[in-house]
This record gives sequence, C-alpha cells and structure tokens, in this order.
Amino acid sequence: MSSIFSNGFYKAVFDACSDAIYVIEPQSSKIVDANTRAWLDLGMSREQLLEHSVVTLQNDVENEEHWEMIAAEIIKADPFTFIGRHCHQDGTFFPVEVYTSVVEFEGRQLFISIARNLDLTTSQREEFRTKDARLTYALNEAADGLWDWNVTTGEVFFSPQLKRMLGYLPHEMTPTLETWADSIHESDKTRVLDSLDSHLNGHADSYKAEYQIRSRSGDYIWVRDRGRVCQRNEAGEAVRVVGMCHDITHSKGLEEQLREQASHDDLTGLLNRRAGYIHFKQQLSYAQRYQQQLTVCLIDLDHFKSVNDNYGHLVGDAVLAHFVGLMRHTLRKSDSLMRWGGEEFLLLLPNTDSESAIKRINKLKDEIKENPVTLEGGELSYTFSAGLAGYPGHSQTFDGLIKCADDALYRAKESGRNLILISEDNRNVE
Ligand SMILES: Nc1nc2c(ncn2[C@@H]2O[C@H](COP(=O)(O)OP(=O)(O)OP(=O)(O)O)[C@@H](O)[C@H]2O)c(=O)[nH]1
Repeated sequence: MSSIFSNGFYKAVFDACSDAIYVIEPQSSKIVDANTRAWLDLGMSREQLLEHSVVTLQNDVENEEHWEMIAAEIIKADPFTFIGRHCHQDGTFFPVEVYTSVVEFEGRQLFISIARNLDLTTSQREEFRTKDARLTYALNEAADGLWDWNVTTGEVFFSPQLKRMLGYLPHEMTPTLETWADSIHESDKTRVLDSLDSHLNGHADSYKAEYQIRSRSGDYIWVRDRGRVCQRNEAGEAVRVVGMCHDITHSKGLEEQLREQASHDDLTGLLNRRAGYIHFKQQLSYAQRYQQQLTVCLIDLDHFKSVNDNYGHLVGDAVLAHFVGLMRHTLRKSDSLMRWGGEEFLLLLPNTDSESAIKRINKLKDEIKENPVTLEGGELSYTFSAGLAGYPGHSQTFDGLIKCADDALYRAKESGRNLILISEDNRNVE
C-alpha cells in the first residue's frame, strides 16, 4: 500500500503534523504508512521506514509474541498511551510518548500511533516545559529505576525506567508492594524484607539491599536497591518511602568471575589451596558437630618431573587434567578434591573411615591403569602415591590431620611410590 491517504488535502494535514504519525497493521506490526515527521525523527527515508515494523522500531517491544499481547491491550484500551523508546537509524534511542487508537478503514482494522518525541535536544515543544512533562521525562530517562511506595494503601509507583529495566512495558506491573516482593529471588527475599523492616522501624538510617529480581522473561537480574522513608505520621510510622533501583547484573557477573578465578585453579577447575583451606575447615567442623569420621588424603603424582622433562610441559598439563577427570568420575558427590600444589591434591572423604577410603582410592588406581593418557604417538601411563589420615582417630585438628597425611605420603614415596599408606600416628597429633 503506497498511501491510504488518497485525498490530497488530508495527506497534506498528515504531513504537516508536528508529531510523528504511524499507520500500523495490528497483526504483523508492520508500518503501513507514516508522515514526514516520523521518518525525520528516525533519521530514515520514507522508503526505509516502510520496511520496518513496531518490533524493529520500538525498543520496548521484544518480539512478535510480545507485540501480540500489546496489540490486544491496545484494542481493549483504545486509545492506549505509553512512554517508550524509538530506535534512530544511527543506533541511538529517543524517548517517545505514543498515543495509539484503533480505526476501521475500508473494512480493515488499523492502528494510528501518534508518537511525540520527548527528546529535549531535538524538540522545542512548549508544553514540555510544564512541570509534569519534565517529571515524566526525568522518571523515564533516569539511569536508575525509581519507586514510590504509599505504605498506607500499599500502592507503589514504578517508574518507566524501572519497568524497562525489568523488561516490562509502561502499562504492565501491578502497582503494589506484592508485585515487587513476589519477584525477589527466594534465596534473597527474607534478607531484603528484613532490611526494609529494619529501616521502617527506625533501626537503620536507610534501606539498602542487593538482590536478584525476576524480570518479565523469567530470568533474574541483580539490582542494588536503596530507599528512605520521606514521610511519617504522628505516631512515627512510615507513610511514604521512595527509592532507587540500579541494575548491577554486569558488575555482579564480573565479581562472580573474579571470585571464581581467585578460588579455583585454572587448569583443573578444582578449588585452589587457599579456598581448599576454608572448605576443609568447614568439613572438619561439620564432622565434629555431627560426630562423623572424615578421611583426609594427600595424593602426589609419581615422577612427574620426568613426565615434563620427557614429553614437555603441555603433556604434563594433560596428565594433570586426565587425573582430575578420572577422579571426578570415580568419587562420590560428597567427596571433594582440591589442588593442593603443583602435582599434589588433597582429597576429603566425609563420613568415611580410612579402610573404606583406601578401597575407593585403590579403585581410582585401577582406573588410571586401565585408562592411560592418549598421546599422538601412543599412550602414557602414570601412577600416584597417597597418604591418609582419619578424623578423629589420627588427629582432631586441621594441622594435625594434614601432618599425619603428609607423613604417610612421605613414607609411600620413600617405600618406592605407587602406594597408598595410612598414617601410623595414633597419638592424636595436635
Ligand atoms: N606440566 C605441569 N607441571 C607442573 C605443574 N605444577 C608443577 N609441575 C611440575 O611437577 C614437577 C614436580 O617435581 P618433583 O617435586 O621433583 O616431584 P616428582 O618428579 O613428581 O617426584 P616424586 O613426587 O618424588 O615422585 C616439577 O617438574 C614441576 O615443574 C603444572 O601445573 N603443570
């Protein structure tokens, strides 16, 4: 359809309008026609614009399925107004207030959307100088999502930016406290609500929390949320609370990555020695509290230096990875393996006595024998030695258990390697 405005006069009126006007096909969201202001605002030619749809132009409409819901909402509300963002040809976005009504033309249903460009830099609209328009603009454009909670009625105003942060359109999100509270991740909810309560009751200066909140797509994003009571009644009870919510998903991701890097070994993905200490101490206090046995096993690959010397460092790395792979495959879920040093590993076997631990480690020995490392020119076999110590029999402390296991490992090496020995120290080394 080239233009539905056959009458020249109405076409001239259409093009003289200072707001962008779009004629939209409800089913496909395709732009059927648009006035001059529309393609000027978008930095496109008219031909380019007519190749677009609402889904490609409107930043707040995610996909066709999302559009279907919005179209149904427009037909129900007729007219329907919302504040969103249009995509300029140069890749930037500008805020628009869009007023959409439904018309019937020659037996066909169409949407007429009038989009007012709210971008102050390109618009000199008089009415935008009014306080309300400025406030709308500020709320829409603020980098942080704002909320304003009327404690008495339970109503919450969620700013357009806050809704956008969570993937909602301006008419979505029921404005109640439950909408927010129900979206908080279960693992964070109690902590967040406690923090809010503590501020409402005057125990904390302000409300501050970092938590995960469910977005429209069902995925969770990380937010930093801050708020403060701005009005109390005569009894000192909070009446109105306002706050700001900032999307920190990206920095949380980096933080998580850094924490992972600081606690894990790059080559094998196992906990490194520093994180291993903490984990070991936790396992030991668990065994102490529930009076369970805990076997500690230090494992060291035999003659590993000669693997590096004969085959190169990369093959050495492959052997380490091969060993860890087989360990993962053989161990129980409750067992934990840590990289204690270069070719030395610490294995913790909770609720296991030393005899059962020996059986399990022997099984691993058989696995390694049956599954040598495959190299380009053939296969490479290797062995390991291990020293075991059990809580509470050999020692009841962290340092004592490590010392007993280390002594047993030393004896295994001294006795010819490829051996698994239990600590001989029954004196409860402290
Ligand atoms: N490829 C590789 N080699 C490592 C790594 N970490 C430590 N090593 C090497 O492991 C070797 C350990 O050598 P030694 O301590 O002499 O022990 P060993 O040759 O295994 O002899 P025993 O333990 O007495 O059987 C050294 O050559 C280290 O360079 C690593 O991440 N990758």
